[in-house]
Amino acid sequence: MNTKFSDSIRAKKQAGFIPVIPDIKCTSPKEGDLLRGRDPAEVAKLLAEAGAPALSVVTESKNFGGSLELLERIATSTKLPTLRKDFITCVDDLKITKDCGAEAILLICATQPFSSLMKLYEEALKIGLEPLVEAHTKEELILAGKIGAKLVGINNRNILELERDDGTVSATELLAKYKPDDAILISESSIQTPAQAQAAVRAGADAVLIGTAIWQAENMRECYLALSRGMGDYV
Ligand SMILES: O=P(O)(O)OC[C@@H](O)[C@@H](O)c1c[nH]c2ccccc12
Repeated sequence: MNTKFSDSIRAKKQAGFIPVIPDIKCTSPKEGDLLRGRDPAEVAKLLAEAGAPALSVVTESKNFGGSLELLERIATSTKLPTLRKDFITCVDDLKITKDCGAEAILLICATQPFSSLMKLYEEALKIGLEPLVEAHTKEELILAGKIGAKLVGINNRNILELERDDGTVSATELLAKYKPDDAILISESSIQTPAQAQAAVRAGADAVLIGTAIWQAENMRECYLALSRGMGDYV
């Protein structure tokens, strides 16, 4: 069995790096095609070799160009714990996710009522998936605490606008203090530079989740290394 998603993040942090979770995302609703002819599973491999502690794979197809096949291909071809990122609202999706080989699943506060979120959270744990609870407001972070979330994401952008808005890491800076006490905090979206990754960590994030900046970099490996060292001026 793979290492737990959260343990892998902790280990990377303890080793002195910023745990950067690459977002394997084929299309961005804001930026368009991110692959530019590349095989996303090959990119996942390259980033795993660059030291990624875990991978996130967007499986939503209509707006983000993902698929379950892609998740399965990545989860089974790397040894890294893999997070499924999608708009999950029903319990059946959890088992499908587990069967693809994922270790963790994104649950978004903004997309459903508390009762449904709570049910998904409990069912995910039952079948051995670590839930990452995503929030974008103070209220949602408080909700994440009520659920008992141990892995919490602050999305710097608004997922209900399909991330077409211009988020910045200042969302994490404003909201980090509301995260549940003992939760691992991941700052997600809109992080483009090592300085921004470092700002998220300074604000209280234990890890950052970055897609677009890595996909758009001239040299993905160098970009990844600079982000995880929190230094250099690689953009
Ligand atoms: O490409 P960015 O700005 O680095 O963002 C990555 C990730 O946070 C974003 O893709 C995301 C965050 N939450 C989501 C939920 C569904 C789909 C995608 C997402």
